Amino acid sequence: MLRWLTSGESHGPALAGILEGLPAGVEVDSAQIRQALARRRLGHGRGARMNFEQDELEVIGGIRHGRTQGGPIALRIGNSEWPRWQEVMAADPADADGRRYDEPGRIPARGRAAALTRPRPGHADLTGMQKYGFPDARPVLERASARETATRVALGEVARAFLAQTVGAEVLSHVVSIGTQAVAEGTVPARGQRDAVDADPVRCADPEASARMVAEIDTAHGEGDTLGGVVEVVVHDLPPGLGSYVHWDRKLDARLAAALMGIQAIKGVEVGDGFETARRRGSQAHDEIERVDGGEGTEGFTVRRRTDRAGGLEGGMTNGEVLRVRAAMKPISTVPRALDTVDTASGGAAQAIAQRSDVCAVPAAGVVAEAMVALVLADAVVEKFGGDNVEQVRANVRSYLDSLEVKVAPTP
Ligand SMILES: Cc1cc2nc3c(=O)[nH]c(=O)nc-3n(C[C@H](O)[C@H](O)[C@H](O)COP(=O)(O)O)c2cc1C
Ligand SMILES: C=C(O[C@@H]1CC(C(=O)O)=C[C@@H](OP(=O)(O)O)[C@H]1O)C(=O)O
Repeated sequence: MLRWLTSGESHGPALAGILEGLPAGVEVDSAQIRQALARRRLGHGRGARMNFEQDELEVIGGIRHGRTQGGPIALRIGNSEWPRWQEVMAADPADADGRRYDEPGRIPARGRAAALTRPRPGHADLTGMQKYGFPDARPVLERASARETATRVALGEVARAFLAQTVGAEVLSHVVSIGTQAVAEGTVPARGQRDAVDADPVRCADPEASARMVAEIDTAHGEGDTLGGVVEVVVHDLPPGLGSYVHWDRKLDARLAAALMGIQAIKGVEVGDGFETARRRGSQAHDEIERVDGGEGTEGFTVRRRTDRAGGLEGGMTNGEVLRVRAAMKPISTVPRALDTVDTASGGAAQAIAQRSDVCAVPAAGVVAEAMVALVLADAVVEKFGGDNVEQVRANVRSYLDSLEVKVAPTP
């Protein structure tokens, strides 16, 4: 079983992540993980913080000379802005002179150390304050913040390397819609198109739609507003049979949905054609199966599905087709044209906190979604094929695929 955990606050000294359960011998190094972290900063519409802050990656366990060792992998992602935040986010109660940070007169009325008492509708602020009994939204937003997703992307990069080196799968993502603008129906990037998608300003595979998305972001920005959208994760070359149809909690579609819903601001998940399929008749909804090897008889033959409406998942298992899962992101809740709220300190009507924010983080959410999908798929590969090193996993994958009487050729 693969387990992973993240720790750290948005403006703390660093984020930390641990990934446990991967076999030894996965080739991955810091440069590759740094590149993954840089991809998460991509996208027209992100806020100022993406420009001045650096992700300072340090691998502190589990990888030696560019290969995983079988033990837990531990990463630290230092926050280059820490010197400006160390008073506000200090772990210890007092400074070097023994003065307490919360002593009367020390908490300023303004600035970054001031108590945040104007909770943002749509963010975790108000309910987090109620739940933990905080008089200040600071500790809530520090941990609810999507800054934490940097750790997921770093851990997800190790999972991606494992998938590539064992089953040969490639995980990529693209933006399907931002606000009211969407790609042409049927847009699905082919294997090898990840860099081309990343080169687009909104990580969109349809250049014409991309231009409309950029324009919509600029308009929303000019009007002090924010936008959401939909991303799709596409995985090429997965073997059939990952996941399970026998237990609800081992179904791969359920695990992918939970992982995607666990990303900040994701409010809907769709598998394959999902909601569109619900509007179709059965005769138009499923992926018909045909034999492709031209032979006859029952001895070892190959089939394929004529379409991939199911997004590569049937019965909670991969079916050997291209896997497609979508995630819908709500608009950013720190709306510059601030929303109405109540000041929890005074009880009076107020405008919600709105100092700075992303206008649209949908392209970045796609990179985070890739990481979550990679982690879930790596877990499913470990579960099905076992093995303590990459060579053993590969041998198990080969022997399973060789044993299949009916082989699957992916949809062309
Ligand atoms: C990549 C990414 C960047 C985000 N940037 C912001 C932001 O700048 N401002 C903001 O208010 N919310 C941002 N969010 C969303 C909030 O973190 C999220 O809405 C909040 O934690 C409440 O959780 P919920 O939306 O899942 O209910 C971002 C989310 C992601 C995935
Ligand atoms: C820092 C990141 O994203 C942050 C996620 C976020 C939120 O509320 O989720 C709010 C913003 O932070 P701040 O309020 O400090 O400007 C984003 O910049 C990051 O993705 O690395």
